[in-house]
Amino acid sequence: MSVNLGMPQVASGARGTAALPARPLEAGPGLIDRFGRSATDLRISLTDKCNLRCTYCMPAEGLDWLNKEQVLTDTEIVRLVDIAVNHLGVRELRLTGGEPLVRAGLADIIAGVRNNHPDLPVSLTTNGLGLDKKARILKDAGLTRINVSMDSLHPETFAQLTRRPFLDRVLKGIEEAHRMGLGLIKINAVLMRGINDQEASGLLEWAVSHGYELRFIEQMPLDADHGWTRQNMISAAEIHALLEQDFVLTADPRRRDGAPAERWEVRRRSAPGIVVGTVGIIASVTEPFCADCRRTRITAEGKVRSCLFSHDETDLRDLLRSGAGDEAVADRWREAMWAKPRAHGMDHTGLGAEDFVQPDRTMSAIGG
Ligand SMILES: Nc1nc2c(ncn2[C@@H]2O[C@H](COP(=O)(O)OP(=O)(O)OP(=O)(O)O)[C@@H](O)[C@H]2O)c(=O)[nH]1
Ligand SMILES: C[S@@+](CC[C@H](N)C(=O)[O-])C[C@H]1O[C@@H](n2cnc3c(N)ncnc32)[C@H](O)[C@@H]1O
Ligand code: SF4
Ligand code: SF4
Repeated sequence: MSVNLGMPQVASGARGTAALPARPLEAGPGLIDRFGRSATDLRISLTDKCNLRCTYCMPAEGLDWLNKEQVLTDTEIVRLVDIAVNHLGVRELRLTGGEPLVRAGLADIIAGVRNNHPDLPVSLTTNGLGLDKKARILKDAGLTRINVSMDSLHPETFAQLTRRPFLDRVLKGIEEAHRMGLGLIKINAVLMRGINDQEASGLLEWAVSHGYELRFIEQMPLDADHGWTRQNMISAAEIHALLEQDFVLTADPRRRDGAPAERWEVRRRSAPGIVVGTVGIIASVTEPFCADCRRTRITAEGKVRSCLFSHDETDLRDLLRSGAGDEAVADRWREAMWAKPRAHGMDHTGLGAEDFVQPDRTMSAIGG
């Protein structure tokens, strides 16, 4: 591409989108932004509702849920995926939330997408509640793989973190998804100081012995209670040190390809000759990966968010409902992504920097 998609020649405030130049035609049909990144990975939130109340994500009392009319219908979601794949170069779909398993039409959405796009990787990020009953139907509908969030193997700690006593149900869900062959199952865990940080090794031992890929996530400032501090967050370096007590980690030679997780091969200290699995560390705070970001997000009510930390959103739902054609919807989506901030919703990285402003929405309402 000949257009200069390097630094924008405009004043750019801390939020990074002031006085944007128009998107040049030479940018082509894809979801290109001002910094030359191309979003090929679509994440759609199916609902803002959830049956857990993880302390780093939701307030104890829940949120003011969207009403049914505000949320995209199954048909609208399937159409948006079509537009993304056919017009905008999207190559992967992630369904998330809130908790996507609470959406009644989940299997129909997956089947609708699969019918139109037989080869599109379609994955789900879920808390696993109810997965024991739904794994088969989701697999049959065409789901490719699944990530399950689970921060502790101790029932009391799990209940403290999620404010619900449902660990056994989550474990059942993971087992069933595994039995159904829902791809390589990845387990997401956020470590919280003084709560589950001493479980790092135990979680990894459990994951490698079951054949799951565990990823530790640095906590980000996206909680409803605004309780995040940089000092209190467990960093990737700390996670490494905790794991190195029992395991030897060596860099995974596979290409990262824009993935948030940096992967490591795992060997037990007691048998250092044998690779027993892989662990990922998602260091959004201390080792940001924004320069290679390939994501575009749609919220449950149909707004494009170009960055997890964006302060601007672009509505597609009303355009869809006004009878607009696919190309008009695609055009609005392209414009929204052209304005994508460089990093962390700003013109520089820095979760916890003085000029960082936490988005109004929580992680659950954005679609994590
Ligand atoms: N900074 C940042 N973090 C993200 C973004 N997307 C996801 N994350 C973090 O990465 C975690 C894991 O996301 P998942 O939905 O499990 O999937 P993934 O790691 O992106 O993708 P796969 O490895 O392909 O399954 C989330 O819980 C977030 O904490 C993003 O766009 N920006
Ligand atoms: C918002 S949830 C939505 C999907 C599903 N409910 C789940 O928990 O997997 C997606 C992911 O975001 C992560 N998450 C939520 N709040 C976070 C935060 N403040 N920092 C880092 N990750 C967070 C969760 O651990 C989960 O893996
Ligand atoms: S992280 Fe997922 S499961 Fe936990 S409260 Fe947020 S949306 Fe619900
Ligand atoms: S913070 Fe924004 S730019 Fe950085 S990786 Fe996440 S979505 Fe992409």
